[in-house]
This record gives sequence, C-alpha cells and structure tokens, in this order.
Amino acid sequence: MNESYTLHVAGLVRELKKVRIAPDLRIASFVMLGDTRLIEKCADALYEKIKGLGDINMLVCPEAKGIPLTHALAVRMGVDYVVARKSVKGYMEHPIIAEVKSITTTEKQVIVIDEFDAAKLDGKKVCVVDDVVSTGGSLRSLEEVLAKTGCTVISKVAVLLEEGGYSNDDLIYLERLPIFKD
Ligand SMILES: O=P(O)(O)OC[C@H]1O[C@H](OP(=O)(O)OP(=O)(O)O)[C@H](O)[C@@H]1O
Repeated sequence: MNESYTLHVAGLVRELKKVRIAPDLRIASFVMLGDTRLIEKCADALYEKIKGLGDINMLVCPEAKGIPLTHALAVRMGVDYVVARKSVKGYMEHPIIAEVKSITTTEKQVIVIDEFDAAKLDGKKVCVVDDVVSTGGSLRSLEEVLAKTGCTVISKVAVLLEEGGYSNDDLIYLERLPIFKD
C-alpha cells in the first residue's frame, strides 16, 4: 500500500504522509507549518489569483495551520489579518462562537472571534484564507461568526481543495487533494 501522496503545488513537490482518520478513510496530511519555502511559494501563487479582485482590506483565517500562509499573503496585500481561534481564552470578552465539524474533528470544536477582533472587522471587505478546505465545515462556521461582525466576505482562498465534500465553486485554490477510501 502506498503510504504517501506526492503533492505538486506552487512549483514545489512534497510527500504527504497518509494518515487514518476513520476505519475506512485515510487523508494525506498537509502541514505547512514551519515549511517557509512552501508558505512563501503558495502565498505568491494565491496572491497572483486574488490581487485583481480589489478592495480586500482584511484577511481572516481559522487557527492553526493556515496562520503563516495568511501572514505571508497579508504582507503581499499590505493588509492586516484576524485569526479565528478554536477555543475561548480567558482574556476574551464577549467572544462570538460557532460550533465546527471538520474532516479532522474528533471532539466538539468551536470557532471563536474575540470582541476586540470583531471590532477590527466591522465594515471591512474580507478574504478568508485556509491551508485546506475539505468538508467546508470550518469555512461555514467561520462565515457564521463573520456574519455577526459587520464585515463582507469578498473571497475565500485555500492552498488545497480536498475531496471531503465541499462543493461550492466559490473557493479559489491551487490544487486538489484526494482522500483515500479503503
Ligand atoms: O473543510 P474542513 O472539513 O472543515 O477541513 C479543513 C480544516 O481542517 C484543517 O484544520 P484542523 O482541524 O486540522 O486544525 P488545525 O489547523 O488547528 O490543526 C484545515 O486547516 C482546515 O481548517
């Protein structure tokens, strides 16, 4: 059995380890964290795709693996970004919370935007960024939270669209990623 998947993305090649997430399902684990060259190349490629959209003045990403990519993209666009957290922190006041079910979710998970960050988003035109979109559960929950902040989501981008069920054609992405059913 092939234990890895060879991904070609943004002019680079990476071997992704296949990991089991259910008795009959394995996914290719894509972890950009710490891979500076991959982050920079993907940010370049995504920037080329969205720079013409105009008027985006804030990025938003769910933690965690998409954060460095979002930072790199934000630098290219000359904007700031907000990170939606996956737990409520003690320093948050009046956080906006939605439940999440994603392809990797094993326990109850939430997506949270602190009131302080929500205020930064009010009136902004936003691009949502993530490393991977699979079922779209994380994206949907994030949009649910964002709808309460007064921002407008202009576009959604990801490095990979995984075959986890997300079917909207509104996602800008670089490559598709298969899943592996046994
Ligand atoms: O479309 P979905 O089915 O929601 O899956 C995509 C989400 O899953 C991954 O995050 P993960 O839950 O692994 O969290 P992490 O980045 O905090 O490790 C990925 O970074 C997306 O946020």
